[in-house]
Amino acid sequence: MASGTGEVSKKLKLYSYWRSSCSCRVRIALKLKGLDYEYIAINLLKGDQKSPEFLKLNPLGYVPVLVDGDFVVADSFAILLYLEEKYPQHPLLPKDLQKRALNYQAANLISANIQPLRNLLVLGQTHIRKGFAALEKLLENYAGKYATGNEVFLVRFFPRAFINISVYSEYPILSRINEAYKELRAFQDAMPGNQPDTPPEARA
Ligand SMILES: N[C@@H](CCC(=O)N[C@@H](CS)C(=O)NCC(=O)O)C(=O)O
Repeated sequence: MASGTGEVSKKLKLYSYWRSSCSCRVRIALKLKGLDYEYIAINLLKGDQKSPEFLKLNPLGYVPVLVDGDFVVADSFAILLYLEEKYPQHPLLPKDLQKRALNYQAANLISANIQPLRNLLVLGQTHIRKGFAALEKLLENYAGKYATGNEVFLVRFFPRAFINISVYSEYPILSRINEAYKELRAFQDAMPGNQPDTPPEARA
């Protein structure tokens, strides 16, 4: 992990797993902001996240982790806000305070109330449905082409590929805006099928 020369690399490093939706969020932001980064694959199936080296970066043992010089930040939401403040190009947050709050609320709903439950079976599905229903309702008065209007901001939910259950079609707004996001190059580049560690059989 260390360069061994004592020099701190200037290039951003992202510890990521191709299928991880949390990593994908950060990959999208890096692409939208046009930031070049080194992709460091953490194979969650092989348990790379539990290695002592990785646990030094994130004691929780989760991807994504961003390393900027000698600064380390974990958790996709924290990383997105860090990138937003450091690299203002292509803002991930609207200027309007209320729309910013809406983006915080929807992004947190996804990362706290939907994503952690995704891998559980029946119980998870009930809560995910609840989360999607709340998100659909929340965006009702704000959605334009994208989640909170006609510009691309922080809020982005899972593409179909990330969901184990076929709930998407129950939510017309979520389905419609998902199609719009899918047209964007930054989103396509960040998808699981296009990562350096994507196995050949899963390549887009
Ligand atoms: N709140 C965290 C959650 C991170 C998270 O759940 N990461 C998953 C992949 S999406 C992970 O690394 N899981 C490894 C494991 O469960 O061992 C974030 O948004 O970054």
